[in-house]
Amino acid sequence: MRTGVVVAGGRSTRFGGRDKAVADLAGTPMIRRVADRLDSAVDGLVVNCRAEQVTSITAALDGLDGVTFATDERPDEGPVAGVAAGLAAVESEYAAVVACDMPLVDPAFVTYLFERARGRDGAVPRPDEWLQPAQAVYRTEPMLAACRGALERGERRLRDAVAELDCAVVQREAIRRHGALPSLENVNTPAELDAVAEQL
Ligand SMILES: Nc1nc2c(ncn2[C@@H]2O[C@H](COP(=O)(O)OP(=O)(O)OP(=O)(O)O)[C@@H](O)[C@H]2O)c(=O)[nH]1
Ligand SMILES: [Mg+2]
Repeated sequence: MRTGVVVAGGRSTRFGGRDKAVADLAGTPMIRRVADRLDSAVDGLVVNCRAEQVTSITAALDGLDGVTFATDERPDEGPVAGVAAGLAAVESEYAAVVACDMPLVDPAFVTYLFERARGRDGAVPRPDEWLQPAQAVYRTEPMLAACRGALERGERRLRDAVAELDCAVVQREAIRRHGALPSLENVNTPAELDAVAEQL
């Protein structure tokens, strides 16, 4: 069994403060595009967000079956806390974590990440000099423990949590071979949302 975790608990400050998760992208809320694409690669979805986002995100995901919410115990603890909350609600051995602001996420690439993760703690793309841990597959238990450890140490970046794990690193060449560089694009600003709309 495979689970998808969509992380959406951020404040969208670079987007101007309105929740980018439910921002309209060519007629469809961005998180709906992410959920629909990811859903085709997994057996069930967990959405992590703040409690006050549940109503608007539920509306955005209307009609999509098998969605569970895992809300932040405390808001604004960063993406590591969001991933931890999401993974705590996952029942499968492996889960794909995808940020809500990656509307071009490619389900075939997610499936490839599940394959690369087999027997390891995960598979994380590295499109440039940095890992992209916000679109990756993790073994649920070790990543959850790594997130909790990072939080205890006051580390707020996902790559701090990932550093503890034995993950396959999917290099740029392999990402390109799968035609998946657009999959990793993330939307931080309204201009980036417009740029993504051009690629749909
Ligand atoms: N649960 C939770 N998720 C977060 C938090 N901060 C960021 N995220 C999520 O992590 C992913 C990447 O974060 P960013 O691109 O920085 O998004 P953001 O924090 O909403 O946007 P900015 O405020 O502009 O940094 C997104 O899916 C966010 O929803 C947080 O404090 N809690
Ligand atoms: Mg942020």
